[in-house]
This record gives sequence, C-alpha cells and structure tokens, in this order.
Amino acid sequence: MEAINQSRFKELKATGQLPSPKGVALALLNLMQQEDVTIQSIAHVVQTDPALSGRLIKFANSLHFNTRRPIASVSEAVMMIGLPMVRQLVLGFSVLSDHRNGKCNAFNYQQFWSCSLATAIANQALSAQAKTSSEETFTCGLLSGIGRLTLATLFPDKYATVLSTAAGAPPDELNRLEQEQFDTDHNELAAALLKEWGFPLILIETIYHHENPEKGDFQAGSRAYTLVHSLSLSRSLANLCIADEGSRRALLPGLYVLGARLGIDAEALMTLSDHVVSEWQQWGKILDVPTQELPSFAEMAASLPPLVEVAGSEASGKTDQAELPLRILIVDDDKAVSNYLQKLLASHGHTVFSAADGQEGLEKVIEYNPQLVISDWVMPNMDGIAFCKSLRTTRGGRELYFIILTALADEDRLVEAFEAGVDDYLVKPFSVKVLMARLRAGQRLTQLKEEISREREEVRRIASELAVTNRRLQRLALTDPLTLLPNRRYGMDSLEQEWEAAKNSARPLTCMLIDLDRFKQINDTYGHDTGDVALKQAAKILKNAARTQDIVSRIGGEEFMVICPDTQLKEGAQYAELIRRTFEDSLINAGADRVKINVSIGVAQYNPTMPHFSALIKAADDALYQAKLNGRNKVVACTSVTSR
Ligand SMILES: Nc1nc2c(ncn2[C@@H]2O[C@H](COP(=O)(O)OP(=O)(O)OP(=O)(O)O)[C@@H](O)[C@H]2O)c(=O)[nH]1
Repeated sequence: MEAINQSRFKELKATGQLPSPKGVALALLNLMQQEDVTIQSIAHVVQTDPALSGRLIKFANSLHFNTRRPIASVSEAVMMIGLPMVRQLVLGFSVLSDHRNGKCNAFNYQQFWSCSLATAIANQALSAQAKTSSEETFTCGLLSGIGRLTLATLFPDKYATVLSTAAGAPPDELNRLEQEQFDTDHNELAAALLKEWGFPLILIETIYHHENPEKGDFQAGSRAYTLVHSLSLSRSLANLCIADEGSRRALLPGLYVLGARLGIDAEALMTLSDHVVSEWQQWGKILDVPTQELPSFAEMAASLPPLVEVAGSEASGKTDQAELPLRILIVDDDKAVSNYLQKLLASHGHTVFSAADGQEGLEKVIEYNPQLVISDWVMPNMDGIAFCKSLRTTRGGRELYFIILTALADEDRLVEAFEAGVDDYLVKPFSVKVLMARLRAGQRLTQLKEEISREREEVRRIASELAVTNRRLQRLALTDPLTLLPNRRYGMDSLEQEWEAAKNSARPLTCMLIDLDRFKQINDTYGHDTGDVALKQAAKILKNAARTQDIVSRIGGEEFMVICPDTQLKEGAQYAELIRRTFEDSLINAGADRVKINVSIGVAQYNPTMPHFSALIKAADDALYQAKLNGRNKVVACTSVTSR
C-alpha cells in the first residue's frame, strides 16, 4: 500500500479543511478516549442528538435482523453495537452530516452519499453472508469514498477540472491526474485519514485497494481478500442502485462476476441485493440521503435479454450472434471467473476450452488449436506473461490473438505485457460490454489473418498448378507429338550440352543420324497413315535399342538422331550397326501387309578442333549421305577430322 507523504498530509491537515468530527460526534469521540468511560455516559451524550440516537438504534436492530426482540433504547443500542463500532459510526454519520454539500461543481455530493450509503449497507450484508465480523463493514463502506470527498473539499475548482478530464476514463487515470495535480490521490488520502481516526489497519487496506482488489495481491480466501472483494462488490452494487434505468442492465452481469469471486451464485446475490435496496431506502430516510425505487433484482434479471443479447446489444447495438465463431481458450486459476467467461462466450456461439495456468494452457493450445486466448496475468506455475512469451516462440502460437486480464493498468505493466507479445488487455474487474468489444477486435483480426492465410493457400495452389502446367507445356514443346520422342529442339539442346560437357571433360562423344530408306515409297504405297504407324514403330525400335545414357530424338520427317555420351567412334559405329540390323530383322505393320524398312546411319565423333556442335552434326550428316550413296542400309563412320 502506497502511503501519502507525511509532510504532504500535514500540509493538507494544516488547511483545517480535512473532514473531521464536530459537535456531539467530537464530544463522543473525546469521551470514548477516557479509560473509565461507561455505556451510560455515552448513551447520555448520544441522546442529546436525536438524529444520532435514531441512527444508532436502527443500526443495532439491523445487526441481528429478525433474530431477537427489537432494540428500543440508546443504551441498549450502544451495548449491542460495542464501543469501537459506536465510535466509527458516530464518526461516519458526523462526516456525512457536515459534508452534504460543497463547492466542487463536478462533484455530486448527494449522489456521493447515496452511493456511499448503499455501499455501506451492501458491505454489511455481504459480511453477514460471509459470516465474517459485520461490525466494521458498515462504516468501511460509508467512508470508502472519503478520499474523493476530501479532494473535492480541499480543492473544489481544481478537482472539478480533474473529474471532468477523467470522466469515462479507467479508474487509474483519475488516480494519475490526482497525483499530478495534488501530489496524492484519493486512495492515499482515505488511508491517511482513517489512520488518523484510529481505524484498524485491515480496514484501511480494504478501502485503499477496493477499487482494484487484485492490486493488493491478497491471498484468495484470506480475511483481507474477502473484505476487499466484498467492498468492491458493494461499490458495484451501489453504482447500480444509483444508476438510471437505462444504465442498470449494463452493470448487472459485472455483479455476477464479482459475486462469483466470493462464491455467491446469481440467485443468492439477487436476494441479497433486494435486501440491500430495501435497507438503503430505509437508511436514506433516517440519514436524509436520497435513494430511489428499484425493481426487484429478479425482475431486472428477467427483463434482460438472454446473456448473448445483453453483451451483444450493449457493445455494438446488435443482437445477432458472433460474426465469426472462434475457438477460445480461457486460462485462469480463478474457477468462478473461468466458469463465467466460458458460459458467456459459449452463449455467443464460440467453442470454449479452459486451463488453470500457463503450463496447462500450452498443452491445451496444442490439443485444441484455439484462435484466441484470454489469460489471467497472475497464476501459479506459469503466469500469463510467461505463457504468452512461450506461445510466441511456437509457429502456431505466433498467430494466436492474446488478451491478458490484468488488475493493474499502469504504464510499465502494460509495456511489459505488450513486449511479451499480448495483443490486448482487459483491466479487472471488466464489464461484459468492454470484454465483448475487445473480443470483436480479436475476431476482426483473426478473420483477417484467416482470409490472408486462405488467400496465401490459394496463391500457393495456383502457383503449383501453374508449375505443373508449365512443366507439361515445356514437355509438349520439346516432344514430338507423333512418336512421343524428344523433338529436334530438344535433340539440338541436348547435343549442345553434351558437346560442352565433352569439351570440358575431354570425354568422348559420338552422334549418329539415322534416316529411314525410301520412306516415300511406304507413304506412296500404303498411305500417309500407314507411314505414321511405321514412323512410330521405328521410334520404338530406336528407344528400345538405346542405352541408358543415350538420347534419342526425331529431328526431321523420317530422320532420327542418337547422342551417345562417353562413346568412342568405333563403339558408336558398332552400336549403329546393331540398330541397322534390328531394323533389317524387323517387319513393320503396314495395314494388312508387313513391310521391311531399312535405315542408313552416319556416325561421327566429337573432336576438339570442332568449333561448334553443329560441326559434329555436319560430320554425321556427311557420313549418312555417304551411306545413302553406298546403297543405303549401311552404317558409315566419319573418320576424317572435320572442322566445318
Ligand atoms: N507418313 C509420314 N510421312 C512423312 C512424315 N514426315 C516426312 N514424311 C515423308 O517422308 C518422305 C521422305 O522422302 P524423301 O526425302 O524423298 O526420302 P526417302 O523416300 O526416304 O528416300 P531416301 O531418304 O533417299 O532413302 C516424304 O514422302 C515425306 O512426306 C510424317 O510425319 N509422316
């Protein structure tokens, strides 16, 4: 708990304007400091103030509501309440009486006390429900806003400006502006005043932290935890009591969340709230504080649309379901909050998973592949920040939309959260309206990411289809459609490559040109179609005869080329002879007839004096020409070195 600088408090005290007990209250407080004070003497002083007498009797009766006979006298009331509590009540009522109005224009004094009174009653009722001592809780609620009242009293004009500037901003912003302007804030001032008045430390801490209970880091279930969360819930209930009809329903779901934290279910909370409203109206008359008529909480809850519409309509004016149903992971060790969020989000059509801490969260991310994570900050084993950092190092985790729940919204913590990789934050206790608004931002981004990823996938698919088409087109461009052998272009490109390889490696390279003999006669005798069939069969013979490294192509009408890498001329000529004989021994189908087709083959070997690969073809072509001249059905190897 931050304490106000003592010299600053002395300065403020020196103004003489700090709220302080006066008149009967001051006399009573002085009296109660004496060691030998008796109940009778206190009752005697109280009776000099009829209003105070009535208030103390009313209070004593409310302590044991319906459980015993009504208390009618001041001394009985003082006895029932006990001196420490009487002291606090006297003080609280005195401050109220002396500060019903003030000069700060932006501070609604009537509403302030109406809210403080409802807070006091709710806090007392909650305390009774939790079976913790209820004696201090009324005054604790009544004085919970004393810091703000003090600033409005001390600095009416400046505080009016601060209140106008902070209107609508989160509570932390008001504190920041107060510190900036007054070198203290309302929480510090409340703590200092209550200390001055001798309040127990636990109450001072409760008031100091109640606007942001998780900042106090109280151990769940401890007395301090219950007190601070009760006061926080009481303040929210009081805000609902003083709200106008239009704003009430936005506050109701938030109450359920706070109630769940204290283990109070919705039904019990509604009963308790009705009791608080009725007590508030009675106390309002006694203390001359304005209150208003409210429908019962059951009616308010029934008049609410179902949960899905409450959140949707408040946040966006829409009542439709979520635009994009998401897979959402809730990571929170607080079961009540986790259950509430699961129910709320599921009612919006989302699929919700839960984990109790970061470690379990990581396992659930792998198992369920959520699109959005809502994680608490403070958790056992692995906190929200460590969880987010771990997620961001994984491929799937990088894409997740991550909202962190934080009790503290100070700049340093938020910077830490964003540096860890969170996308957004929610300050606890959060309203359903804000949660749904933040969720929609997450939905939009997730939707965009998914669209981008779908488009990326589509581009990848088109690119791969294009690659296949291109490969097919390339193959077609390099294939002879009739024989399905590589075509002339492919043959020439291959020869050039092999020629280069032979040149650079000094390995042998032989090339042969094969021409079908008197093919025109086949066409002329059996027709062009039969000629085609014959060409296909010739291609098949060549393909079958080729060795693994050989490249066979059709380079002209009835002319083929075989490139034989790593082959000497002699070897190439022998191989050509084998081909020639295969043709000679084969009969080719020509319609009903089977005809023999012979081939002439020219063979040439690369030699380093050849300036270009075309010289090698030329040499093979010359040899082929020679084979034709020699009577066809011949193999001629070019032995002369040619450099043409
Ligand atoms: N059916 C068919 N015939 C073709 C094709 N391409 C070329 N030819 C024919 O092949 C024949 C080639 O004839 P020529 O160049 O006179 O040679 P040849 O008859 O084989 O005689 P030599 O080469 O001197 O032994 C022509 O009749 C062309 O029409 C084709 O794709 N299909």
